[in-house]
Amino acid sequence: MIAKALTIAGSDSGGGAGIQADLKTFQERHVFGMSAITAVTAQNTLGVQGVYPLSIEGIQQQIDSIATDLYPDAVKTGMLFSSEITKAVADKMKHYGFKNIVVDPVMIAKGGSPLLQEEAVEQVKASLLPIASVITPNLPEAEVLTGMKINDLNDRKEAAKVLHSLGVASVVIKGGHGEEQYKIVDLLFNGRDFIEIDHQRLETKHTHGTGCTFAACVTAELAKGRSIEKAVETASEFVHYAIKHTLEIGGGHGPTNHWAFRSYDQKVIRS
Ligand SMILES: Nc1ncnc2c1ncn2[C@@H]1O[C@H](COP(=O)(O)OP(=O)(O)O)[C@@H](O)[C@H]1O
Ligand SMILES: Cc1ncc(COP(=O)(O)O)c(N)n1
Repeated sequence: MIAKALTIAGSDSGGGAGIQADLKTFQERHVFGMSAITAVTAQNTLGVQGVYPLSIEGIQQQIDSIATDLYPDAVKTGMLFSSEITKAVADKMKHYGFKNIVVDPVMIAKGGSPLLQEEAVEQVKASLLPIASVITPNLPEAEVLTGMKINDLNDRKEAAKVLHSLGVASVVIKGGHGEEQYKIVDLLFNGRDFIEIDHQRLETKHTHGTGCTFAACVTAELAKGRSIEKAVETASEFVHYAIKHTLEIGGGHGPTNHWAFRSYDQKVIRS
């Protein structure tokens, strides 16, 4: 059985984030990847030079085309840009009964450009979280979604519980933006237990697309039937190696290396 994953997200012309990062990650995890593009961004490692949202009809039609022929085993949402797009995507996912929905609540690109209009945040909470299997906010995104200030691990646990109360089955609070000097903690709350996944903090600015890659790997693992715990553990490892073996391209925040996990004969999860 070929596992199939769908990403509903923005296009990053620079290839490091968005549907480009997602499709590369799906492929690396032996999952057939498909994409419904929500917006086109003119973007590179220096920042976002332009954002061009697609029409609602165009987004809906892409999802129709996929759902009626290549029904996905898991779906990831990334950049959704506006409240209208968020609502249209959520309605289509409900209509088709998509399962294993991973919501990466993309708000701001690494260079600081907004990828989600402020008034869309409430729409994400109202229409996406109740149908999501997992949400994967970074620390700033978790603060915006919960209205909390997150300073320490206890705050992260509280924020995870608040997000869970909004209807999402599992919550991953990613730790890249944390203050810890030497390690990074990705925190998973599965509705019952907290699982902390620690990694060494790597000294690098080349972290463009890390969040997209993380959520895409979770999506690919869920598409193959892995548990949420196993999927998050694999994703955390996958991104760690993708950053560790950086490609050193571009003049700004460089992209991650999506083939690192496969190429460096990892001692960890391999399938
Ligand atoms: N400097 C770093 N060293 C090691 N891992 C990192 C680093 N920055 C981010 N990560 C990892 O990349 C993933 C994305 O984390 P984060 O940066 O918090 O999200 P986002 O990319 O959405 O802002 C997480 O698994 C996190 O542990
Ligand atoms: C089209 C698109 N989607 C998402 C991101 C977030 O990227 P990052 O993972 O670096 O925050 C991006 N920069 N561009």
